[in-house]
Amino acid sequence: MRLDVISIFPDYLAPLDLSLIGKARRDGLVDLRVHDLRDFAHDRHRTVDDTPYGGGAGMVMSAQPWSEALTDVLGTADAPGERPVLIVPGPGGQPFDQAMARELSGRGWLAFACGRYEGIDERVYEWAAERMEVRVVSLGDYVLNGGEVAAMAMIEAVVRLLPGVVGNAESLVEESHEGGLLEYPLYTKPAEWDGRPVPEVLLSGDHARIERWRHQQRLERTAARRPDLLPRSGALGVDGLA
Ligand SMILES: Nc1nc2cc(Br)ccc2s1
Repeated sequence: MRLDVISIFPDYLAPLDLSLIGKARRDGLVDLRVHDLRDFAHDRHRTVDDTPYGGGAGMVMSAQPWSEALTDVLGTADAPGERPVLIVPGPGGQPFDQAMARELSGRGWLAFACGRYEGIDERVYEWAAERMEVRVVSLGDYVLNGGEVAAMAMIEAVVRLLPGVVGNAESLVEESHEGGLLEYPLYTKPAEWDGRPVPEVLLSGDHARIERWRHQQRLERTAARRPDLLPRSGALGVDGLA
C-alpha cells in the first residue's frame, strides 16, 4: 500500500516511523511519503493561507498550494491513470470506523490532506473530486487543531490490517468492533491478584464453554458501553441478553 500525507507539519508524522507501522515500511509492506505543503507555496514566506471571504475568525488554507501538491502526488503514480483515495480529516466528515478501516485496507493508494487553521478552500475539494475519489472523514464529534493526528490514527487503523503487519493475524479477529461487538475482558498470570481471582471458566480448559462465556461478555460489555452497536435483529447469540 502506498500512503501519501500532505501537511504543513511533516515532522508531526514522525511517529509513523516507530513500532509496527515503521516495521511495515521497512518490510516494504507500506510506501509512506510525507509532503510539506509549503514546498508548493511560491512566495517568500511560503504562505499557505489567507483571510476568509465573507469575514469570520481565523484563516483559510489557499487552493493553489493544495492543487500543486496534489498534482505532484498524482504525477508520481506507480501506474498510468492510477489514482489514490484522497482522505481529508475533518470534524464535519463521515465517521471513521473499523468497517471503513477494513475497506480502506483493501485499497492500493491512500492520500491524506491534513488541513490546519479553519480549514481548506472549498474549491480544493471540487478540484480534487474531478481527479480522484475524495472523502472527508471524522474521528469523532470534537475539533482538533489540524488533520495530522486524525490521519495518523486512520493510518494506524488501516495499516495494521494489512497482511503481514500484525504478527498474529488471529488477534485481529477478536478485537473490539470486529464482528460488531466490543472485546471480552482479558486476564493473565497470576491466577489471583489483589484478592481478585481469574474467572473460573477461563481455567477450566473447556474451550466451548470459554467461547460461550467470552461471547456473552462481549454482548454484556457492548450493551453497557455501546448499546448502539448491539445487533438490531435481536439475534444476540446463545445466551442473549433478554
Ligand atoms: N476532528 C478534527 N478536527 C480537525 C480540525 C482541523 Br483544522 C482539521 C482536521 C480535523 S479532524
